[in-house]
Amino acid sequence: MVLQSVFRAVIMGAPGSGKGTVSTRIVQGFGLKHLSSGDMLRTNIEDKTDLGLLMKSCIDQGQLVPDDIISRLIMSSLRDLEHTNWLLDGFPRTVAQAEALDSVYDVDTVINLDVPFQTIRERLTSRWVHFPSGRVYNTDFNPPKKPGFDDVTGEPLGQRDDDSPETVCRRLKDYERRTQPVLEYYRKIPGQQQAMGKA
Ligand SMILES: Nc1nc2c(ncn2[C@@H]2O[C@H](COP(=O)(O)OP(=O)(O)O)[C@@H](O)[C@H]2O)c(=O)[nH]1
Ligand SMILES: Nc1ncnc2c1ncn2[C@@H]1O[C@H](COP(=O)(O)OP(=O)(O)O)[C@@H](O)[C@H]1O
Repeated sequence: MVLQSVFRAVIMGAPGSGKGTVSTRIVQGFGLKHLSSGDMLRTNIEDKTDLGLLMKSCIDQGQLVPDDIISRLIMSSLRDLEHTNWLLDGFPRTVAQAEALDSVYDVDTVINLDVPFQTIRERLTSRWVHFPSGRVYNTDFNPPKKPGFDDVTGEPLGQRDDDSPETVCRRLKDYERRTQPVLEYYRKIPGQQQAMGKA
């Protein structure tokens, strides 16, 4: 019997650095399952689940949701993917979340997208999203074929409540304070593969 090992990766970067865009390309090329914590939370909001209703104002204001809540959500999704190669996008975002992940899974590779904050601010004002699918567009970088409408379904696109300039500012501060230490955490793990990209 041949035992095949499972490949597990994490993609990190500030809000708007391109995690979702790059993940979509990676998973198509390498056959990984893409799990986005932000998409999962937004689906809960859309479906008006207890979790979604509880977390909506926190997310709209650009605050991180509590570690135990997001860790439980992600861990329960990963439990169904025991034999699947996966790429986690948006989790972990704090050292406590990284420790929770680490206590159950060995992460093979951490990809970090390093994008200047001024570039991010510009990108987020022109980000448009197809909410049901999570497909992301940009009026400059990858515009939809028909302005304002999703390429696949033809449905209207929208902008995220948390992409307003004030909220982006808060999210970037939180990123520096709470998420950048996660990069340091991974750098200290022996044997950890890291890919750092300036985008
Ligand atoms: N100019 C430019 N825009 C990009 C690039 N990658 C992503 N974007 C756009 O930047 C915005 C944020 O990207 P997204 O993948 O949603 O970032 P995330 O918040 O890190 O998941 C979207 O509007 C993307 O279309 C890039 O390499 N160059
Ligand atoms: N791992 C996480 N820990 C805490 N909050 C999270 C996490 N992932 C997503 N969120 C919440 O969902 C929001 C949107 O996340 P996401 O779609 O990943 O944003 P972005 O891609 O712009 O960084 C975050 O601002 C935060 O409120």
